[in-house]
Amino acid sequence: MERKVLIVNSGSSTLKFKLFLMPTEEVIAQGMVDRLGLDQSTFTMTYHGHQYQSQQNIPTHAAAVELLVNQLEKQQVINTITDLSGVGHRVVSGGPYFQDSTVIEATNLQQLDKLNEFAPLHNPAELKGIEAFAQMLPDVPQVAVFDTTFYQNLPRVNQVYSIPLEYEKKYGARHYGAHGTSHNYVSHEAARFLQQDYQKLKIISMHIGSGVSITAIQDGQAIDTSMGFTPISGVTMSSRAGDIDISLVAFLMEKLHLTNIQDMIQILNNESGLKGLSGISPDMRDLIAVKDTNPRAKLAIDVFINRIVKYVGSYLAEMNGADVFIFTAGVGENNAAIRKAILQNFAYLGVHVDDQANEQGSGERIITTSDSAITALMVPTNEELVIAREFMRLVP
Ligand SMILES: Nc1ncnc2c1ncn2[C@@H]1O[C@H](COP(=O)(O)OP(=O)(O)O)[C@@H](O)[C@H]1O
Ligand SMILES: CC(=O)OP(=O)(O)O
Ligand SMILES: [Mg+2]
Repeated sequence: MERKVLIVNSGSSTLKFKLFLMPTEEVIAQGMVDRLGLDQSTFTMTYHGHQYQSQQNIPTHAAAVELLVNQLEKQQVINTITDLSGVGHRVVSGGPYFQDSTVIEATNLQQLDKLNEFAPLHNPAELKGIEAFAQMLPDVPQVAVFDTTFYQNLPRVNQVYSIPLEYEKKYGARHYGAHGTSHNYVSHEAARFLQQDYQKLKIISMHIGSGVSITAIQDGQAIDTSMGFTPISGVTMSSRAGDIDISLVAFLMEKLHLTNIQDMIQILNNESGLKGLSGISPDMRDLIAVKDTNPRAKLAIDVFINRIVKYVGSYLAEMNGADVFIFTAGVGENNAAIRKAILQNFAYLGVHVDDQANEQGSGERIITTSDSAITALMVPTNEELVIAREFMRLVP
């Protein structure tokens, strides 16, 4: 029986969606709300060869979900919301409670509700989306697919922080990672594209969007990743600080007269990264537009690239080399100059960019020369497809 399954992927600056006809995996409609929470948010949807676009302020993920449902009905992609046979949700953190994707029921909704601290920019919005659909479609199955699932089997040394070990068992204080659904998809896709055995490849996957994370994959397993207990850690992101000296937290709280630690975390999550460094915008496109005349925009981009290079370097050390580099997500898929700036740092290892393929090619492709010591690819991510497949596995 054919089923219409809607997949909702809430990112920190976007809400992406795909409406699939399953099991054929035909995409009936797809689109996104871009610049969510910024001025001039856009809603774009392509369906049956048409494109619909509108521009308005879309301040929250809840407003984005409402707009999505309204437009699916209004543009007659579906007759009514009850045409849907299921909804699949991306949820960033499963924390200590969810090791694998799950059908959402009242009991696990309660557990999901306890995970906001594990991904403060994502889980609360994703939960709102789940609740909105549960209200609209109380009898339709909903599934949650967690970014953290891909990291369940990190080597023990990379699961723990160097803090009293008992905090892990007592409080779930450990390394969870994020973007796992994306890294899982693009790494398998790269192995398929290269006709290589996934189990035998050493892969460094760079998901460079609003959130940015680097993942090392060896023997068919994620072995390390730059996001940590929450998606705040690792490299510089749109509005997240990435790794910092934690003594700065106490120091700055005193200087800023903050008494509530959540206010400091808010600064590190929402006011830092590209936004904080540039003083202009968290959106990479806005910075690229002014980088030649604005030194702060240039500094922000230079730091952004530098932190990615450092993580890639550490994973090269950890795996004793790599066979494949992957670029994906908003910046990784769309910006050849940033890909090149990253890759040039590995020229000493024999990595050579193929400028023509990098700059002019389209879609999934190799962007290094045939004699490059490491093969770099651009692979468009497709978290929604993974989630749709997980829906079918859990609700056959
Ligand atoms: N052509 C482009 N050049 C540079 N950056 C881009 C381009 N297109 C999109 N981006 C950036 O990608 C980021 C959004 O990434 P994306 O993966 O779509 O979002 P999210 O992290 O919300 O899932 C934004 O910072 C945006 O500026
Ligand atoms: C975890 C994360 O940062 O996700 P996104 O890049 O989609 O905001
Ligand atoms: Mg994303």
